[in-house]
Amino acid sequence: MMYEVSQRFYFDAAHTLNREIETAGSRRIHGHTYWAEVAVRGIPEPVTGMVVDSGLLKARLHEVRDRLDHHLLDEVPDLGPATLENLCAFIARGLDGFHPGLATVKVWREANGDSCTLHLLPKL
Ligand SMILES: Nc1nc2c(c(=O)[nH]1)N=C([C@H](O)[C@H](O)COP(=O)(O)OP(=O)(O)OP(=O)(O)O)CN2
Ligand SMILES: [Zn+2]
Repeated sequence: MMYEVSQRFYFDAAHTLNREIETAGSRRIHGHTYWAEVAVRGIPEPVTGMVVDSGLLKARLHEVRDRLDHHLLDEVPDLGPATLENLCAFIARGLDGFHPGLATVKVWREANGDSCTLHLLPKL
């Protein structure tokens, strides 16, 4: 049987964005609370009973979170334009080599309902 183990975290950050609509407001520095969730897929290892120890995942995500939380995202190296899409990719890169079953990285904003999911493995 296939399982997905996931871990969720949030961060508060500021950004600007160049858009075709709502141009002025988006170009002004403004802040959001972002949520992110990472899922690792696999079959539990028989001895531990775990796909992956969620404590290990939490520790790696803590490092990634530190690079985003209370930062001006425009200045974060290797992020690019601070969109949900690029945040997904940034978090995925931060987990490089962590686990072959890294399946999805989702970033969303609860306040306005926007969300984006990066699929690193085929959907189940
Ligand atoms: N495909 C994407 N589209 C947009 C993204 C994105 O990351 N990917 N991001 C934005 C901006 O973050 C924009 O700030 C969102 O603006 P808006 O929907 O107007 O929401 P508010 O800032 O008004 O929401 P508050 O929660 O009130 O701050 C746009 N598009
Ligand atoms: Zn914004």
